[in-house]
Amino acid sequence: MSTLQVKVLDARLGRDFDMPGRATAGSAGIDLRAMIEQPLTLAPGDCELLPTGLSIYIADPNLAGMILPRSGLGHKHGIVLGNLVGLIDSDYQGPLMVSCWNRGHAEFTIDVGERIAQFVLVPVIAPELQVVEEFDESTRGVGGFGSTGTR
Ligand SMILES: O=c1ccn([C@H]2C[C@H](O)[C@@H](COP(=O)(O)OP(=O)(O)OP(=O)(O)O)O2)c(=O)[nH]1
Ligand SMILES: [Mg+2]
Repeated sequence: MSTLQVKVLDARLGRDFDMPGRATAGSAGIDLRAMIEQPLTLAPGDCELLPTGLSIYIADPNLAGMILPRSGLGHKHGIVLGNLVGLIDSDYQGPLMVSCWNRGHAEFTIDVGERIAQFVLVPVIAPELQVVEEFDESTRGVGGFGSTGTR
């Protein structure tokens, strides 16, 4: 079992709301809570940076955190991330924030302590960049953006 250092910045976590955790033993993500002072209504297009009530410190440069939307909020209510995906650096020690964006067509109210996004820890490889004149030939070459067709 790996561990992740966290600082609790909001006393309501663990007292009024469960600490962020996985909804089931097999859940990949740790659900992050909106530790706002009062319910927040996001009109279509609104985007607000919300505190999770935690600071984390991954420390290991071979790991990074990712903040991802919850599928129910994203698909049913249009509540996704203003930065689409949050990437948490291993050396970051500040408050863990969630950029909450209403991409939908109806307003949505986020309750205090609501689970608004999810966090996963992932391995990263941070390579040194090696400048070359030419690449070895590959099948794809410079093809992209639909170069392989649609069917
Ligand atoms: O959804 C997010 C995304 C980022 N962060 C924090 C942790 C991350 O390590 C730091 C920097 O994120 P990023 O590198 O994406 O932002 P930047 O615009 O490149 O800022 P910086 O110049 O500080 O790297 O901001 C969050 O709390 N939530
Ligand atoms: Mg950055």
